Amino acid sequence: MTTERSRWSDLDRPPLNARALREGLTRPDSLWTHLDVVASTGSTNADLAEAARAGRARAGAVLIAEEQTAGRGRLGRTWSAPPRSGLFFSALLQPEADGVPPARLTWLPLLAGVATAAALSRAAGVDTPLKWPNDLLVRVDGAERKAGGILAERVEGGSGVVLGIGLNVSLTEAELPVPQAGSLLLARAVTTDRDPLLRAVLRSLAEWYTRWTAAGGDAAEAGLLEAYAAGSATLGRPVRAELPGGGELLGEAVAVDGEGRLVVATGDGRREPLAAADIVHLRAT
Ligand SMILES: O=C(O)CCCC[C@@H]1SC[C@@H]2NC(=O)N[C@@H]21
Repeated sequence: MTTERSRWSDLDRPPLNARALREGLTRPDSLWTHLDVVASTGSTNADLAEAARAGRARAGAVLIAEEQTAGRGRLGRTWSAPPRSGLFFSALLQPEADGVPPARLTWLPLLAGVATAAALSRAAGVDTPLKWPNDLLVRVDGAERKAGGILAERVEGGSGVVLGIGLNVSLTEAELPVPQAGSLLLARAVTTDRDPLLRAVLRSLAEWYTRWTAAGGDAAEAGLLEAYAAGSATLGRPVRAELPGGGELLGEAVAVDGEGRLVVATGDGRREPLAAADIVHLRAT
């Protein structure tokens, strides 16, 4: 009998080159201070948060896994993908220590989306429109599918934020966790070589993070608001939001505010800001 795992292993994907990544990315003047690649773990977000709490990781640490067995997604969901088929990593950041007020921290996952999309456009030649708040989409045969997700979690005890990014790189149609998922391969990326892709994403993330913190977390001043709007798959579209207390809201997504909330204009003239806990579905235009 062919198990899922043996079917996955048959693809024989190459490992990341941890040494070259470390040499290329971690320098004294770089945001990234430390980089580790592990073969397999439960969740890089969980591991890095634990290391931060225990004082074993400091700001700028990056943890990458070739495989996650208990990858975490937003709203208690899971993130799963075959070993070496994508980029699964977490970075420890301290935006508050870097001058960002707590109310603006909600921009961090949006920033990660903008940075990742810019890197993928350059390095993979693929457009990844951003579905608010944390999804990177790709177009496969004209349909929008999720190829990436972002999960920012505060570390208990004030040791910062763990920013986790999961990106489906070389998954084939048969390997997708759900039919609505996609991958860079399926979106006809010019490369699925994960080393240059990871380098590009981490460099772009460092650039955007530095710009944002230098502006005190002001997304408009950092140019982030404009970049987000330009890359958004949500703004200007009809949406249906599932509200945390039950019920739903129908309207058009018209803006993202200074706290990273999606502003929805309803048919009766209200403008409702939605927090990241609300689930938003894009509706057909
Ligand atoms: O789409 C989502 O809901 C967010 C998915 C985030 C997945 C990444 S993979 C690396 C990091 N470690 C985790 O356990 N989750 C994030």
